[in-house]
Parts: sequence; C-alpha cells; structure tokens
Amino acid sequence: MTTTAITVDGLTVHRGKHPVLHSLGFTIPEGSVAGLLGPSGSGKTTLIRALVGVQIIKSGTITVLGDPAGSPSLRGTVRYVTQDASVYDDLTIAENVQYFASLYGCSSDDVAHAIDAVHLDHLPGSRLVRDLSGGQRTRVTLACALVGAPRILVLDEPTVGLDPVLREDLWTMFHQLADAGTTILVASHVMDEARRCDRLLFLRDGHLIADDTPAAIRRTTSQDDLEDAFLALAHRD
Ligand SMILES: Nc1ncnc2c1ncn2[C@@H]1O[C@H](COP(=O)(O)OP(=O)(O)OP(=O)(O)O)[C@@H](O)[C@H]1O
Repeated sequence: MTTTAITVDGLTVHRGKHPVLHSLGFTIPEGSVAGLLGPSGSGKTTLIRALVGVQIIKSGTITVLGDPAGSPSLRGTVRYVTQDASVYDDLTIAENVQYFASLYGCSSDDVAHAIDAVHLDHLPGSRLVRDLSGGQRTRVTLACALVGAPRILVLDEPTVGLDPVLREDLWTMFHQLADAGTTILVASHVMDEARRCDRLLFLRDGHLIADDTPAAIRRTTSQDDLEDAFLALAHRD
C-alpha cells in the first residue's frame, strides 16, 4: 500500500499584498520523486518554503509525514536545499558534510557515502570549500543534505550549473534514494528533467494546472514532449 508523505489542501499564500498561490491541493506518495515545474515567478519557491514550514500561509493545511509542515518533529527529517550553495567556505568538504552529519546523528560511513554519491570522492577531503568550482560547491551542498538518507528531501533547482554526466548520475541517485523510501520533491524550470520524475506538479501563476504522471500528462494533452504538454495545459487554462 502506498503511504502519503505530503498532503496539501486548500493552500493559499500571499506575498506582499498579492496572492501567489491559489488554493492548491495535492498529495505526494512516500518513496517517490515528484517534480515541481513552472515558469519563473509561478510560485515554486513559495510552495517549497510553505512545505518546509518557513512561509506564512494565508489559509489551508500542509501535512508532512502526519505532522503540520514546520513542526519541530520534522527537523532533520525534512531536508531543504535552496538555490544558493549553503556551505561553510572555511571548512573542508569532509568537515562540511561531517558538520551536518553530527546535527542529524549520522556516522562517518554516512559522510563518506554522501561525498561518494555526489562524485567528490576523488578530491582531497582536505580541500577547502572556498577553493572549489561553482558546480563542486553545489555538490557539497547536496552531500550535506543527503547524508544519512533523509525521509523527505526538497531540492530547489539542484542541477543548475552541473554537467550532463553528473546530472544523469544525480537523477539515478534520486531514484535510488526514493526506492529506499525517501520522498523527493525537485523544483525545476527545465522540462527535460520532468520526464525523470514519477509525478509532476505543473504550476502556472500560482495555480496547479497538472498533477499526474508524465505518461498521463502526455496522454491527456496528446503531446509527446512535456514542454508542449505544459503549453497546451497553460493555454487550456
Ligand atoms: N518577498 C516577496 N514579496 C513579495 N512578492 C514576492 C516575494 N518573493 C516572491 N514574490 C513574488 O511571488 C511570486 C512567486 O515567486 P517564487 O519565487 O515563488 O517563484 P518561482 O517559481 O520560484 O520563480 P523562479 O523560478 O524565478 O525562482 C512572484 O511573482 C514573485 O515576484
């Protein structure tokens, strides 16, 4: 039986004086990779902020693993990687991952596994993060979020600036984590990444215009290409 990891019901959010999310409702099954797709400004980051409990909401409910989003019980269970690399420049790769591992009560094996998973194991562990390239810093941030296989992983544009080989490897890893029970939500505006998700949430101007599998979205819009499918749904809306 599939268990629901995240349930959103009637979610409305205002930012400034304006509504940016309009009465959204959807569920995300545990152990799946869900894609949150939509143009710039459609509300992806706002929805993610609400899911991780750092956004004031106007109305509606968000339940994560049975508790309201942002509950203290979800600390460490829900990991959120923002668009900006959030690691310590003056620590080494291993020290950064170790720091987060200590917060979450993970072992040094978990640290090594996380560094390996993002393909940074070939670099000396003593390399300071300030001496890494942009893509390498992004990977350290991901390793910090992945350490110890969290139950919920929310990633905002995680593959921006990464090369195609690493992107492919990361998507493989996301599915391996999901198969082991982690629920992953990936926000992206790259439609190419949509096909790799189990389910898709399409946002447009703060409205949910699709919530289904890639195959079902292709079928109902009669479009092979998911970008064309999005456009068809946007125009229908
Ligand atoms: N602090 C804020 N105050 C007022 N409006 C805001 C604020 N932050 C975001 N907005 C507005 O809310 C809407 C949704 O923004 P959001 O950042 O959630 O979009 P997004 O889909 O994540 O965009 P992108 O892909 O460009 O990151 C936009 O119209 C944006 O201008």
